[in-house]
Amino acid sequence: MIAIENLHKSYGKLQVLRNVSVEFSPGKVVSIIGPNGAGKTTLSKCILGMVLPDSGEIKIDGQSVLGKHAYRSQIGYMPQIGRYPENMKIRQVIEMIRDIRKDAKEVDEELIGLYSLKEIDEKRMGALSGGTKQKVSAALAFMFNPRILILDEPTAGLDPIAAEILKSKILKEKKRGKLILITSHIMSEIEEVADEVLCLVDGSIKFYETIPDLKAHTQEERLSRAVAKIMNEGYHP
Ligand SMILES: Nc1ncnc2c1ncn2[C@@H]1O[C@H](COP(=O)(O)OP(=O)(O)OP(=O)(O)O)[C@@H](O)[C@H]1O
Repeated sequence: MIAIENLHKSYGKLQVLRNVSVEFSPGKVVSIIGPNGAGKTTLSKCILGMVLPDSGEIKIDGQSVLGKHAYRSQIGYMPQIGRYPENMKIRQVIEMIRDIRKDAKEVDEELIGLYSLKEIDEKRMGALSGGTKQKVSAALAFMFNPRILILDEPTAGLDPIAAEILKSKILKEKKRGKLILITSHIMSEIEEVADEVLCLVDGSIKFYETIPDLKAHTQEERLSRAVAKIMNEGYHP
């Protein structure tokens, strides 16, 4: 579904992505992990067209997406920190996005309901807690039934119940054949929702494996220990 070939990106002298090549298939949850600054968000933003790579190729269903825009309607994005006009009410933000996406055949309001956002939709975005803002971001990401979801540390800041709701939604959409890419540092959570783990270190792929394979190769039962073993011992699966 997504094929990334020999992707390079630098910010000035800082090389952030080094020759990244990877393919993602539909119906999978892929967790992108790696130390702070490893290039996870940059890779996500390249797929989204928010960052232009210096060289390499990104294809969706065999078609290059570099420099194009229309493909973006197939991707739902939940940023690490959602930035919204402070004075807009929740209701107005949702209406605005619906208006932009008038073409969408299906509108999925499940998260709006589960997060009770209608009940507070007269509140201004600037007055919301960080977690409530995250709920709005999550609801918007899933709203137009996108084939691909890119979620950047989606549960950071959500309370445990809200996080469970989001995890269930991720698994439900996966079953419907969506490809879901999640950046996260929380290994227990990755273990709950992800099928595969892509690990970036210094902008290069350290490994890309299914969770059962990672555990088998490292002979560890817990993902956190398996990942720690690979990182600490320079082990190459
Ligand atoms: N617009 C930018 N201009 C300059 N440097 C940038 C820019 N965006 C990111 N960087 C740098 O690129 C590197 C990779 O950043 P990125 O946000 O992709 O990392 P990450 O793996 O998502 O990190 P984290 O786990 O902290 O979210 C970092 O050193 C960061 O400071």
